[in-house]
Amino acid sequence: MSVSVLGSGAFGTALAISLAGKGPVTLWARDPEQAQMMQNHRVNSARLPNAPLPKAITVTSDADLAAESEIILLSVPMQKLRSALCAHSATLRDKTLVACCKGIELTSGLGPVSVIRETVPEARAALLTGPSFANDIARGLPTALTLACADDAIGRDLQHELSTTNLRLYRTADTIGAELGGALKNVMAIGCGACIGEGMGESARAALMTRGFAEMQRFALMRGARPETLMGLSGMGDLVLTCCSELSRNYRFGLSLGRQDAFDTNTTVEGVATAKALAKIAKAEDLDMPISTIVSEISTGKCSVGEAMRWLLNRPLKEE
Ligand SMILES: NC(=O)C1=CN([C@@H]2O[C@H](COP(=O)(O)OP(=O)(O)OC[C@H]3O[C@@H](n4cnc5c(N)ncnc54)[C@H](O)[C@@H]3O)[C@@H](O)[C@H]2O)C=CC1
Ligand SMILES: O=C(CO)COP(=O)(O)O
Repeated sequence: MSVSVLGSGAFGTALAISLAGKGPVTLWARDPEQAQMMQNHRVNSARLPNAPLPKAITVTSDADLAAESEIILLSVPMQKLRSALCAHSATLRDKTLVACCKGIELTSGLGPVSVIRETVPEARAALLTGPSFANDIARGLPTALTLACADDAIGRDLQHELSTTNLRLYRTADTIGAELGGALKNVMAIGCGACIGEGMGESARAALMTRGFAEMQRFALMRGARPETLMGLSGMGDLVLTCCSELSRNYRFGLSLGRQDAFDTNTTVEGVATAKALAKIAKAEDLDMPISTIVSEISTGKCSVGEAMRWLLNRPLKEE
């Protein structure tokens, strides 16, 4: 089956590079000038400068050309997914759409699969998520990801079509668990970065990761996820990677908050909007989501990292 990638950021470009080992891939960039530069110079100098584009990749800004493929990977930031889909909904209607973004939409509280279902209901919706840095994938390093699709037959086809020599895909039908694991781990990574940046130490980070995971499970199970999905690549796997590596933008953003350093506002940090969405849902539904709520506060400058950590430590003692 033919594959296109809609969105030519770091992740979309890395996926295109890996998939190009199996056949032609169309990489769509919305900016015609950027598309032309990438097509001519065979590199995405803005987002993935050290990874040459194989010949099998065609970069284009022509959305109709990209929409000729049967499988379309959607690799835009979560808060841009709806507008990107709406802009091309007519051509995407009979396609298999695989969201590659991690987050919860601020306006609706929905994850990427639900946003696909709302905006292009006729399409087949799936999700690709799990622990993976774009640079690692582009370099051909081994990576295991979760392919989530409610329809088992479509999920099996996608698992085969999108697995490559360095991308090993595991399959699940639990789209809710997979999308929430990927969304919430970014929030916990901001918290862990802030904790390390503030000088609170590794033990405090382990506590935040563990209590953060409890929060991820509580929220996801409440939304109908399966517990085993949270224990897998898209939950625990991605939590570990993102909370412990300075390659993560969410973690680095947290570090900058803790150290009171400047941070480049052009960087995609999905956890900020997701923390806000979670804090809103927690308040409206009276849910106990202390880490997500406090990460929302520190990310938006409403409280300092020191105050946040003191608030977390001074909460009433409870059973694990
Ligand atoms: N970079 C990574 O290592 C990984 C990223 N992801 C996820 O992939 C998603 C995208 O992240 P990155 O590629 O890293 O971000 P990025 O910041 O490198 O690129 C985002 C791209 O989306 C494009 N874009 C924004 N709005 C658009 C719109 N309305 N229509 C079309 N294109 C639009 C931008 O021009 C840019 O090329 C995020 O949800 C992220 O969590 C997932 C796994 C790994
Ligand atoms: O999702 C990722 C790793 O799995 C990438 O993390 P960042 O978006 O924090 O860089």
